[in-house]
Amino acid sequence: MVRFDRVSKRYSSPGTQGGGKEALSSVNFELQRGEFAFLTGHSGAGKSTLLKLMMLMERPSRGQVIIDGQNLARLRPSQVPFHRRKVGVVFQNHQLLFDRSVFDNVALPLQIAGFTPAEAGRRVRAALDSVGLLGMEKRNPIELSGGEQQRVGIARAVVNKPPLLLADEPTGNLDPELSEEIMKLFTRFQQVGVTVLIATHDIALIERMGHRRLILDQGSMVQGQLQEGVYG
Ligand SMILES: Nc1ncnc2c1ncn2[C@@H]1O[C@H](COP(=O)(O)OP(=O)(O)OP(=O)(O)O)[C@@H](O)[C@H]1O
Repeated sequence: MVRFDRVSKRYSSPGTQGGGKEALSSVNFELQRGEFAFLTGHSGAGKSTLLKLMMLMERPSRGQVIIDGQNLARLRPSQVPFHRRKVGVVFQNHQLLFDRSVFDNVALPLQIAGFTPAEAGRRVRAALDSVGLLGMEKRNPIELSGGEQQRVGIARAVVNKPPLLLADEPTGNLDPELSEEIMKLFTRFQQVGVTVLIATHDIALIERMGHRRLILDQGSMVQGQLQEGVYG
């Protein structure tokens, strides 16, 4: 489902010829369809950069990112929105709009994709149901607890039924009990075939969950890396 083939990323910073140091250095890994993996590493190791390359929020300096058989470097601009619909994204601060209802927050990606109101309504209710928030459509996210807000963020990420779900520190602001609940939700999506990749610092949680672990250290993948030459 996901393949990184010798991917490096160097951000261009003003004043430094050729840019600063590499945020990612020759990263090679694969995630099979339906796999669940954690991505860890120290602050600044390159976790967010790796996720951003999959969402096309950044482009690699070298190497190739292939998602669902598609080399992202070869996507035409008109195909980019279609790619983004395949990748659900959950952020730590969930980025909800507090001047809109729960329904409107979850419906946002569907409006962008041009669904009819009836189909959008059906999908929003299904997404809210999948995170245990059916019946909360009319509430404002500000009235909800931190855990519930994060569930709204997850409902929004899955409303397009993406085959790939990425999360960047999704439990960063939650206590251990709520974190575990959120992780169980991710597991349920995996059980229906979604590929899940979660960047987190929460080592205790990772150890309890026991999924595959990819580890970045200063931009290099020190666990989970496929060896050079595997791709021929
Ligand atoms: N837009 C940017 N411009 C320049 N440098 C950047 C940019 N984004 C990230 N970096 C640098 O790239 C490196 C990797 O950053 P990244 O945010 O991917 O790490 P991270 O592992 O997600 O860290 P954290 O756990 O703190 O979120 C860091 O050295 C960071 O300073």
